[in-house]
Amino acid sequence: MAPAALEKEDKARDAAFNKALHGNSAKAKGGIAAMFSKGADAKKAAVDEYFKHWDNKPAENETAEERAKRTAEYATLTRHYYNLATDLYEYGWGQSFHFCRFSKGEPFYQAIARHEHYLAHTIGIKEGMKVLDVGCGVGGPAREIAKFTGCHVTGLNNNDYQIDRATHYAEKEGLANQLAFVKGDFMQMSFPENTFDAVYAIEATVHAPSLEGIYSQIFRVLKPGGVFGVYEWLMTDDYDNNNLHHREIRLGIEQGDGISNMCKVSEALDAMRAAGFELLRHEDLADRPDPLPWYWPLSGELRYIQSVGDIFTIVRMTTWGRAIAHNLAGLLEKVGLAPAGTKKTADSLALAADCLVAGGREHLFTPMYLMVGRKPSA
Ligand SMILES: CC(C)=CCC[C@@H](C)[C@H]1CC[C@H]2C3=C(CC[C@]12C)[C@@]1(C)CC[C@H](O)C[C@@H]1CC3
Repeated sequence: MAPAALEKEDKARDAAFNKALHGNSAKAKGGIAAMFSKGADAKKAAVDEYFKHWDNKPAENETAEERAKRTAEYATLTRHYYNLATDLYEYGWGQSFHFCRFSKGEPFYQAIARHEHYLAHTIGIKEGMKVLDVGCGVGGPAREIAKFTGCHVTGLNNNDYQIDRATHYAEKEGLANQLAFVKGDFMQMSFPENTFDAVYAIEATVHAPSLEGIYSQIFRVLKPGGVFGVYEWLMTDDYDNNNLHHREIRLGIEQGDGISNMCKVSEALDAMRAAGFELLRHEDLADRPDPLPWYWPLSGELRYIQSVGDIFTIVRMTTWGRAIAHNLAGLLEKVGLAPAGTKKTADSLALAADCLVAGGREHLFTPMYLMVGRKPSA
């Protein structure tokens, strides 16, 4: 399988940076263990590179030029974001980097897996199919979907560390024959056209500089008659960019989640059609009348905890669980046990968490706008 088109020098540069920053931590047991074994200089470079896009750029002064500049640099912005955030994600959330719907009595990780099964079922993934996962993170969803359906999944990602971790987990779980993880920029995929039977993307294409651009790439590599399904991060049509409060929420989500420019629902639907897809279905799953909202783990509402086993998982995500962990990280950073920038990154994630909750509560943002499109047969 040909990896996506990245220049040779870019690949070598990224690999060298990955080695300098992460060393062998891709094989560490968990996010915490991995967090403490980073190269200090490379970590500082990643922090500087990422936060230069956001520091001292408040929402009230935001300009279209600034958004355009961030968008033009989406590839390095996203790569450095995940260099900084991956270990924290694993520590706080697990290996499937997405939200989900929750039902009564359903444990956290079961709900996460159900969200993945739902997408696989909706787009008709079957045993033996060749499937592409666009922006596969550390491979949590790909492993689950491979086990659930018996298909083969190729995971595409532009972050070397996440690829190393995804490969490590696949081997550990004995799934290496059903999974392949390849490095590449999803805006310039070099898979031949008509390669995959189905394509899915779970909360990943929001990192693209243009939804039409990324959906067009997906359209090209999908076989005629093949189906693409996506859970998209979008601002709802209630979002008003001239409203400062709305803008602060959007900017907080973008900064804390490595996103250069988030779109509205109407723009995403136009992008699917412009890419050539026959739109089979679209729905904001956050609007379903579920008993628990999708953002509850970050909101600190412990009354929503559904199983004893979840207490330990959820406590880390609450406002005070985050405050304890992030202040401890700050302390360890001061005494030189944690690399510089650990607290700054954690605090930026905490800002994202607050803005995600506010965006969900105020119906300004959704992380689960489901769109299903078919590539016409001829
Ligand atoms: C960035 C995109 C497109 C998807 C990732 C969605 C979620 C998995 C993350 C969004 C905000 C993240 C936070 C955490 C885990 C992963 C997210 C929920 C933490 C709970 C990790 C532990 C930290 O101490 C606090 C974080 C808050 C935000």
